[in-house]
Amino acid sequence: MAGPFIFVFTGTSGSGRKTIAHRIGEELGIEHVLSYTTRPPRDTEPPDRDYHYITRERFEAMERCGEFVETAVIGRERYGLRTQELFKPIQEGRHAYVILNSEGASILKRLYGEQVVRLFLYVDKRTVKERLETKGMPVDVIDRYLGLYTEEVVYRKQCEHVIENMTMNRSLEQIRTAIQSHL
Ligand SMILES: Nc1ncnc2c1ncn2[C@@H]1O[C@H](COP(=O)(O)OP(=O)(O)OP(=O)(O)O)[C@@H](O)[C@H]1O
Ligand SMILES: Nc1nc2c(ncn2[C@@H]2O[C@H](COP(=O)(O)O)[C@@H](O)[C@H]2O)c(=O)[nH]1
Repeated sequence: MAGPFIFVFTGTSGSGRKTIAHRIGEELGIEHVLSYTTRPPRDTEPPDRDYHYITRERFEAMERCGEFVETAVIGRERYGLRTQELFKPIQEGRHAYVILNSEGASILKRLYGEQVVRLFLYVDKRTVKERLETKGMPVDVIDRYLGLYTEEVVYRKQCEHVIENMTMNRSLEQIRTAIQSHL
C-alpha cells in the first residue's frame, strides 16, 4: 500500500463535499481532520462534526504560535488546519481527509506533493441553490456561495479527480474508485 495520503475534498461551495466526504471516510475508514473556524455553527450543522468552532482570540493565539499548516480568510471569518492534527494519522500510517477551498488545497499540494490527492466536486448553480434551500441554509450564505461559483469552478483543471455530484450513489462509486486507485 502506498501513502499514507491526505485526500482533499474541494470544489464549488454547496456541491456536497461534506456529505460525500463523511460517507466515504466512514466507509473506507479514512480519518477526518477537522478545520478550526471562527464562524459560529449554523442551525443546520451538528456540533463538532464539521469544524472545531473557536473564538477569534483563540484562533489568533494559535496562529501566533505557528500551529496552523494553512489558514484562509473567507468573508469576515478565519479557517485553518492544525499541523499536529493533520500529521497525527499520517505519522501513524493512516490516511486522512480534509475539506478545503481551492486556496487551502493548493497550499497542501505545494507542501506535500504526491501525498496530497485533490477530489473536486461540483454541480451546476441551480442545483446548489435548490439543495441549499432544501437544507435550510440562510439566504445570504446561498447568495455568497453562488457569487463564488465562477471563480471556484475553474480550479477543477488542477485537481487529480473531478466528480459531478448529481447522483449520490454514482458520485460515491466514482470517489471510491478514485481513492482506491491510490491505495
Ligand atoms: N448527490 C446528491 N444528491 C442530492 N443531494 C445531495 C447530494 N450530495 C449532497 N447533497 C445535499 O446537498 C446539500 C449540500 O451538501 P453539503 O453541505 O455536503 O455541501 P458542501 O459542499 O459541503 O457545502 P459547503 O460549501 O457548505 O461546505 C446537503 O443537504 C446534502 O444532503
Ligand atoms: N483554506 C481553507 N478552507 C477551508 C478550511 N475549512 C473550511 N474551508 C472552506 O471554507 C469555505 C467556507 O466554508 P463554510 O463551511 O463556512 O461555508 C468552504 O469552501 C470550505 O471548504 C480551512 O481550514 N482552510
